Amino acid sequence: MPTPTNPRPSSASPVPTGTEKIHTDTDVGGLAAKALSSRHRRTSTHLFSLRRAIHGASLAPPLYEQDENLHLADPGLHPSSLKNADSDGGNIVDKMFHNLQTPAPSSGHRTRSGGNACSPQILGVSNWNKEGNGAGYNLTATSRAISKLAYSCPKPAANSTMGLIDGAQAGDCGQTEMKFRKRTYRDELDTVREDGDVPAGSRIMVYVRMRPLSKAEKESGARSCVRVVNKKDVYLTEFASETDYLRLKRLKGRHFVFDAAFNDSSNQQEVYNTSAAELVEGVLQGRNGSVFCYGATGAGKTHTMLGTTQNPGVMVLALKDLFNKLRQRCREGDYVVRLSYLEVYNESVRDLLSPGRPLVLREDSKQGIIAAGLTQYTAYSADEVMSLLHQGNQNRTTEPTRVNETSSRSHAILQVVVEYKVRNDSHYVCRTGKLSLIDLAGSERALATDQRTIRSLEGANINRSLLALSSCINALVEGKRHIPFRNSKLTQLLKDSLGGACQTSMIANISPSTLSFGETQNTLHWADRAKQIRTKGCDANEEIQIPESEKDQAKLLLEVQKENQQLRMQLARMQQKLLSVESNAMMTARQSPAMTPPPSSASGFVCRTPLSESRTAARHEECRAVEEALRKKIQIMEKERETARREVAALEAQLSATVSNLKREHNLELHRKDDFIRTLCSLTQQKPLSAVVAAGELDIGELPSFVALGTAGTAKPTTKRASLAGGPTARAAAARSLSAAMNGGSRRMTMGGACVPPPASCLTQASKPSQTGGTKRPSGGSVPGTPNTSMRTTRRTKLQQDDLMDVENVIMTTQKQQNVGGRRVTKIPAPPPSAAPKTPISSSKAAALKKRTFWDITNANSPSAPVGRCTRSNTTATPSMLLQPGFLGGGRRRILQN
Ligand SMILES: Nc1ncnc2c1ncn2[C@@H]1O[C@H](COP(=O)(O)OP(=O)(O)OP(=O)(O)O)[C@@H](O)[C@H]1O
Repeated sequence: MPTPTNPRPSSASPVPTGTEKIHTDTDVGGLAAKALSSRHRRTSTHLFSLRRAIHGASLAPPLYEQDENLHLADPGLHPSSLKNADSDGGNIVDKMFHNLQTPAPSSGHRTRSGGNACSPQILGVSNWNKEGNGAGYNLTATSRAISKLAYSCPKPAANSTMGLIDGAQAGDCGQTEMKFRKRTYRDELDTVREDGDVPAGSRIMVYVRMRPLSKAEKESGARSCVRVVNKKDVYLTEFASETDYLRLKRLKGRHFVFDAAFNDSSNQQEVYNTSAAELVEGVLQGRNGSVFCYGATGAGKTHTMLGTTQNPGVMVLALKDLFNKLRQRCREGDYVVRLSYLEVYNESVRDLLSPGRPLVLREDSKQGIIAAGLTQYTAYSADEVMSLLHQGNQNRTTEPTRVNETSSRSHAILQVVVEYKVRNDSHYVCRTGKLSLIDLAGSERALATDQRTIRSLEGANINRSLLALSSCINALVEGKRHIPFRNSKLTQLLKDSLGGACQTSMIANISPSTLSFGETQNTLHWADRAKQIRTKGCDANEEIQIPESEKDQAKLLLEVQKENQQLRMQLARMQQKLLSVESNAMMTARQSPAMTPPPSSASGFVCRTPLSESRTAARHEECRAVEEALRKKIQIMEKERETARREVAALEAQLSATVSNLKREHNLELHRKDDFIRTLCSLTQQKPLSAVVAAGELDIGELPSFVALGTAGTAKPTTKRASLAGGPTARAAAARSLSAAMNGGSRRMTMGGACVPPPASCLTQASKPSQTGGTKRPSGGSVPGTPNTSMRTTRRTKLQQDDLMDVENVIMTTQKQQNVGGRRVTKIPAPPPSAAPKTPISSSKAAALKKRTFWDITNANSPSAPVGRCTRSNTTATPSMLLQPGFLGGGRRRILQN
């Protein structure tokens, strides 16, 4: 059987044991000594206050004394609990309780004048003192302090549940009011009244649920010390009996009034209907709601929130109710419920639906505090939600402790976000509401669980977070500007529920067992304090944005204006872009009227915004236009290429025709020249050239063309005149040509097949050149009869004579060559035997010929004859070919040298 935390006297004893012990001198001294040596300063402070209250209460201000006397009644400061505090420092529950009772410095000398100050312990002290069961200085001092307290107690504030007043107000009390005050105080000692002035909608609704005595408690002889009357009133007494109203009346001061109180026979549905059903309705109106359970370990929190399969708790009932209402009000598919479930274990946040790494809490301007990375599951039916809830509970940390077999070692928070669409008049409204269902871990004394184990560490963390919660509640009650929500993960997560725009219900779970008297009392005080917390007015979520100050409002306004301006600019840009795209598209459409519309999706329905659709269409049109233009360009280029190809082919054909014509003409010319040369050769074989010319058998007028043919490669003049008057080079060329021609020619020199009579001018060219050649072909544009005419005529005659001589020389050389033979001699048909003997050439003439020929050859600009050409000339050579520049090459030179 567990050792009772707070050893109480038997029910027969009217005097509380704790109080009795406190007033033993030895006990007080021992406590003080222990406290002074304690590590925990708060406990020391309490004890110091306690000692001062006992030893020198008169020195302290009355109101302060009154407050300190409250600690006398604090079971948390019971010697046994103080011992606990000394041993492990985990007596945070007491600190928390102290926290709730100690007024904040900012509020001045505010103190509690309510029921706690008139606890049975104190009453017991008074009675005990009156009865003379104890004596001594300390006791007298305490008694004096209490009576002083009774007389100085101010009138409670009208709207304060706990009767908080201002110290200054107390100081103003006159003697005339003393009696009234005393009476009032005594009234307050009787009952901690509920102030009905506080509007229920703007404050936290506080409910108390008492569980039945467990089997173990009954077996251990524990009895019920809590009475719930009228479903609102809670009496805390160690020896309460349902019928003992007289005692209940006597034990006033342990009376609390809440929004509702459930006795041990109340069922889950009843609790849900009273505490949470209204919140579920609020969520469906688009508001936020929170329900959380608070209480000592094993007090029945998890039973209330979760329950069992047969007896489901608030969470399950709320979710079922939520889905029922949604189904009644919305069509299928018009709502969605998102669910997240997390726990705060040892100050780390964990996802219960997807266990993994601890989550980090972040503050979002719109959503408030959120756990980053928390999984949100979407559920469409209550069954789905139930399975998720079950899954989450499987992951929740629960461990058996001495007090509770299935003790929750963490704070669990189930958040349900409901989004749904409802028809409002003529249009639909989308509403979003959030319901938070919180099962806190139980506050516990260190001895109640295991010491120095993981459980104690968990307990310390649980208590620390609950202490932070009580600090927040204190700050909220006192209307402080700064609420220390950041002190723990739990308070951060409960920020919305406690201080936000939220409807909140708190269910304080208590155990009726006398063994848990202290915890029950603490819980009741805590709950009583929490009744004063006012939340912000909870409107629908769309209208929730309430800036805290004017400065914030101005800032918000500026931000909104800035954002608005940016959006306008963005809109203008988009419109401009759209216009340009549309104009481009129109231009493209004009250019290519056969343009096909942009392709749509397979279903024929393209889910796009009008802007993006038109932009895409315009781009498509642009691409199409560019493609079309490119295609046209390519076609044009291909056509041009074809035309050019044809032109080239035509030109080629034309050129080849011209070349073939030229070749033909050239051949004809060659034949003609060959004939001429042969004729010349045959004539000169019979008689000298001069004689031939004189006889008119040879038309010397053919010579120029003949020479031109032979000297074409050196670009010599082609006319006869140019040939004759062209200077030594032209003449030498003519001579060479003639020589070559003579080598191959055997026919009579005729033109056109007929024998051409030699012109008289040719004969007279030597004797009278000025009369023939000068008149027939005037040279150089000179005018006859001028002073230079005779000189010119003389020179021309001289030139003609030279030409004639050249021809003769060539003929002779050719003949000689034929006689000598040589490797490269072109075979010319031998002259007939009747050929006339050659005219002998004088030695001077021969020397001149040789010299001139040599001079001619060495000064000729002719390129050297190609080797291949020499070879060819052996087979296909014609006389005219011999006249080709460089044809004779070194051979001719050799001949001449010989
Ligand atoms: N109203 C009730 N009716 C019947 N049994 C109850 C009731 N409340 C609690 N119990 C029982 O009391 C025991 C402890 O309850 P529970 O686990 O809910 O306590 P707790 O406050 O959640 O404890 P802890 O903080 O350690 O988790 C359980 O066995 C539970 O069945």
